[in-house]
Formats: sequence, C-alpha cells, structure tokens
Amino acid sequence: MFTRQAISTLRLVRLSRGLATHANSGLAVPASLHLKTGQTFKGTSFGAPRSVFGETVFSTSITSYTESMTDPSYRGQILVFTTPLIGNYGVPHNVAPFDSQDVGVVLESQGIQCAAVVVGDVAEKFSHYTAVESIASWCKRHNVPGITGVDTRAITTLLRDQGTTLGRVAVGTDALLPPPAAEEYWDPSLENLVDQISTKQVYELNPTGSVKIAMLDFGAKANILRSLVRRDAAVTVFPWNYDFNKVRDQFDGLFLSNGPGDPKQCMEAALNLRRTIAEWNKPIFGICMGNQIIGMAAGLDSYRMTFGNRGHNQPVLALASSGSIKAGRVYVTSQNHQYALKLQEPFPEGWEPFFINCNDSSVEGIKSTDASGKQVWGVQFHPESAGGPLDTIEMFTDFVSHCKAQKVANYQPADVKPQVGLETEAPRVAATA
Ligand SMILES: NC(=O)CC[C@H](N)C(=O)O
Repeated sequence: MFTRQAISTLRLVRLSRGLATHANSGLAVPASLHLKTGQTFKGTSFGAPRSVFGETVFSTSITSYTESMTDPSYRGQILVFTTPLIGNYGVPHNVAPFDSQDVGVVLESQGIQCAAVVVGDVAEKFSHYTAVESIASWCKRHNVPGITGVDTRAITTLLRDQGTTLGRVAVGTDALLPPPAAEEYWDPSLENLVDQISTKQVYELNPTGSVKIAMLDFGAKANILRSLVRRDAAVTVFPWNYDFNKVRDQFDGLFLSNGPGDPKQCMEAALNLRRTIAEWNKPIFGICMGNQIIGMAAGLDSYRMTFGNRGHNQPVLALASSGSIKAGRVYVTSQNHQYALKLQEPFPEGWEPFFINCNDSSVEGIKSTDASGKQVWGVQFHPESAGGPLDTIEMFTDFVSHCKAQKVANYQPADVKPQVGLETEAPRVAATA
C-alpha cells in the first residue's frame, strides 16, 4: 500500500515528466485557480506555463476577448470569462495597417494586460479571416497563463456573492501544492498601477488635426485615441500626473482616459484638475477612471463595488440631455470597472448625475451644471466600445464639436500668421468608429 504522501510524490514525478514533454506530446498540464477565500478550481493550463497572483474578476462579454485582454484597465486582474467557449476566432496581427492614420495597434494596446485568463473551454481550433494565431499561442508569447476546463459559472456565482477576490493561477507542479497562505496573496489595488502603464513621454497623434486635444493617459485604450483622431482631432498624450495647467492655453479641450486600479491612487491628478475646472473654460471629457478623477475633483468620493461591472450589455439611463444624449433614454454600454462615484446627497454644487445604471443604480456619469455653459462630463462606461455596443459613440462627436466651438469662440485675428506659399491641407480622415 502507498501512503498518501507517497502517492502525491508519485503524482509530482509523473507531472514533472509530463511537463518536460508537454510541448510535443500534447499532455495536459494541470492548473488551479485558488481564491484567497479558500476555494480551489482545478483545470488544465494553456498559454504560459507559469503561476501568477491577481485580483479575480468576471466579464459577461460574449465576444472581444482580444480587446478585453489588451485593455490596460485589466492590469493585475485574473479575468474570468462567463462565455464558455473562448478563442474560437483566434487572435489577429496587432499592427495597424500603414495607411489607416490609426494609432499603431489593431487591439487596445501593444500586449496582453490582464495577469491571467480563466475560461470554461478554450478553443484549440480557430477560424477568422484576420486570425494569425490561437489564444493559447498568443498567451504563451506574452507570458500570460490561462486555465481551462473549470466551471466558470460556479466561479462567477461565487464572485458575485463574495465580491471580487484575490486569487492565484497555479500551473504545473504548483497546481498540486497546497494553496498559498492568506498573507501571500498580492493585492494590485494597493499599487499605483496607472503609474506603471501611463506614457512616460509626451507624444502627439495626428498633429494636423483641426482641433487640439490634450489627453491625460491613465492607461488609455487605443479605441479612445482612434475615436478622437477619426474625428480629426490632434491629440497630445501626457503622463497621468502631468500638471495640465502649465500648458492649458495651447489646447481646445482636455480628455481623461480609462485606467487600472483604485482611482484614489491618482488623487494628485484630481487636485490638478480641480484647478483646471475652476480656472479654464474649455470642454473636459473623462471615461471610466477619467470619470472618477473628474468626480473626485468635483468633491465626490469613490468607493469599491462588490464585483464591479464588466461586460458589454450594461444598461444606463440618461438623467440629463446633452448633445447626442437624450434624457430618459436607456443606452446599452460596454463597461469594465470595480470602483464608482458615490451618489452623494446633496450632490456637489455645480454638478449633477448624468447617467445611472439600470441594474444596480450606481452613478454612471456626472456633468457640470455651471451657469456659464462650461462643458465638463465624465462617464463610467466606455462609449468607444471595443468591444461592445456603439450606442453612445457620438459622445466623441459632441466633445470634438464643443472643442471646435471653443476654438472659434476664442479665435483672435492676431493669432493668424501669414502662410505664404502653403496650400491648405485636405481633411485627413472622415471615417467614423
Ligand atoms: N476602465 C477603467 O478605467 C476602470 C477604472 C478603475 N480602475 C475601476 O476599476 O473602477
């Protein structure tokens, strides 16, 4: 008779043999998802054969696993897809076509941003005219582990009940060892993830655009940049903590991007913005983290939700009309957030809630009610989608139009410099998102 210890030693030996030959033999390598709350889900590994810690979250999106996985807001997170079959349309080549006047990538950033992925059934075969590789080979190239063959429905139910939970994807021999002790789990929300991902250098896209917009980069998704550039904006991208007040006279509008982690880690940006809002009269628009920064600048508090909202089917009700948005209408939106602004009573003076979530009544956006007509709004959802519905995409058109109107209003003939011999350049891109 073997003792329990002998059996597990035997399993480890067999497994390490399996690991050694895995690449050629197709042997399944074990993987486990451990949650800090004590539960373990056993499956098999795909992608990079390494173990990682992270914050375990779920997304109800049915498509766009490539866009979600490259969204910098997922940094530090173990992403559980509730859709059972993931990978069936493969992964495209992530370099934008030369002539597209795009932002360099097809997906949402250069590489995979989430710490790991958890799927019910990873597709080994894929088919799509843009696909160049499988999700497994893509994950492997980016050193990101995946686990498949687990009950994602059970994991999601658990996360809904107990909330977003710290976790570990353990791969290979690690998967057979006991789970980590509670104090070993890494908590990404204690770090300033924005500082890790934000641009370190100022750069400009589409410099000949007809309106100049500054973007504070908290971990911007590429489709936000595309959505501005395609509306003929010149976009100058600054690090998240750059004090925009130093250069604000050179711009027609300010944009605050999405980004990972707890917005309170970026209080410095909110304090700079408070001054901008008080002293500058031009349009300001923020998405997700950007909305939270605007809210904190306005005097609202942010809080951590139980399991956040991640998916492409989140209904929001507009409480106010503005541009393309009509009060009383419900818009279906793309979302990826763990934090939200508090619905404080009374709301800070000069501000009103703009949208409210139809499922959980959380604040989905705020807007300025400044009597001077100052245009400042933030939305908790993602109008740029990628993936998700385009119900609110025209908010970008509204923003760029307001910036253009400001430019015209502030036009002074003295600004005009004679451009002898120069022909006017034709508008560059008219495509909509
Ligand atoms: N997508 C985002 O910008 C997310 C904002 C913030 N990190 C949150 O989780 O709430």
